[in-house]
Amino acid sequence: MADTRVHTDDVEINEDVTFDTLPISEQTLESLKNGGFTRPSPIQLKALPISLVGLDLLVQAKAGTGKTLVFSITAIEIVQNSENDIDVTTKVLILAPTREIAQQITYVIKTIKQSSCFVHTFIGGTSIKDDQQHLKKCHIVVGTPGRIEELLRTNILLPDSIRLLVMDEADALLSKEFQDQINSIFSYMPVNKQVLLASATYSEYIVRFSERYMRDMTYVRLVDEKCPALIGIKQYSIQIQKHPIESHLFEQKVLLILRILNRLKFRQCLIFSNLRMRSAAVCSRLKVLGYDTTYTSSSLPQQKRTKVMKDMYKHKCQILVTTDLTSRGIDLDEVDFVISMDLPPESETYLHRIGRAGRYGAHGCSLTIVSSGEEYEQLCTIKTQYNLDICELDENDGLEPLVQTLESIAVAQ
Ligand SMILES: Nc1ncnc2c1ncn2[C@@H]1O[C@H](COP(=O)(O)OP(=O)(O)OP(=O)(O)O)[C@@H](O)[C@H]1O
Repeated sequence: MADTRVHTDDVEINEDVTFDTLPISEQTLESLKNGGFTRPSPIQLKALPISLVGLDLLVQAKAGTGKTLVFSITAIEIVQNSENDIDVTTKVLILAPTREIAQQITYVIKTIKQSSCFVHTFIGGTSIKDDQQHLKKCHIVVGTPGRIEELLRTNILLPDSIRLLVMDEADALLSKEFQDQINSIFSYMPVNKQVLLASATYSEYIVRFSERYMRDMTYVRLVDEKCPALIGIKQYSIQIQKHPIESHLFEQKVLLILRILNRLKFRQCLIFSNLRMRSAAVCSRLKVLGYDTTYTSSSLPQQKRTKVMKDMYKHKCQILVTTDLTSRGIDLDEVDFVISMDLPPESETYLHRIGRAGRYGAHGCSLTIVSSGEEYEQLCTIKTQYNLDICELDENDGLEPLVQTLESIAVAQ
């Protein structure tokens, strides 16, 4: 279906090119067209000619600008070019830091793959026996580090035929949290393989560190130092009075959110909190007041996590209260408002959080609620670090700009 929405310059290209001008097979071009993809985004135009010839690549571009298609098209083309193989063996391994992102990548690949190409998600909280069955016929394996490492260690996933290893949200996968699992996974990989890293953010340390894993890495980094946040997102913050009792401060933030939601019109909204208990509590409060709200976190059973995301993708639910589990990678095209109830522990997560609104160059709005003192200063540091334009609002009588921004977004879409 053709996308008639207006997109910002973050995803517009000046060149008069379509995917046809790239070295992509006829079948994949047809599938892209059927999926509504005709013109490549800037990162796709720059990265695909390099990834499709098999070079190791580090891809960096703002959130929601189409990095997933870069490695998905590359993966499908690799499978396509080896179609003469009699056995269906795994050709591509794609790693993601969360189960939700892994499931989403599989969904994207399914929308543009041929029927002869097999892809499946391998994540914790699901049956290993089922994995064993799926791996008998799976060209593209998408999974989270824990489960993939286990499948390699137990010889259920055979790595010898893997030709491409993708790390989506690579800076998260290369962080300390996953280091042991990633090192182990690399130790199983064949020497001759292509490696592709994708993320909106990389610290210079991670870039240097990643060179360990790659041969003569090529960099495609579309980063605008002057404006690393999406052009289409209008950012706001509200400072409230600090209070020595944490629960009191939390209650003040909740009351403010209730007041704000009552005044605003939005299509879908994500509310982030660093703590699961707080996300769950906010969800309950909103539900009681009649808001169409759901909640997810890594402590929920997998089936429930999958259902929550499905409800959001299908627009069955308007508000998702969540932790940073969904601050990266998640592509909910109706989200036009993101609220942060606190600042994330890592400053780059701020960019990922606000990037959930305004997918593929759409317009959106973010609001960060901070307490005076340390938390406010932390926001100032992030603002300076990324050269961000965050407009400060007064909690009592300053909500009008926020109301107007969301109204103008609704009119424009
Ligand atoms: N060439 C294109 N034409 C139209 N829409 C596109 C194109 N490429 C990607 N999209 C759409 O843009 C949205 C965002 O894409 P994607 O999730 O790949 O972004 P990303 O760069 O990986 O974001 P993040 O950094 O948040 O993970 C998706 O809904 C996708 O369908």
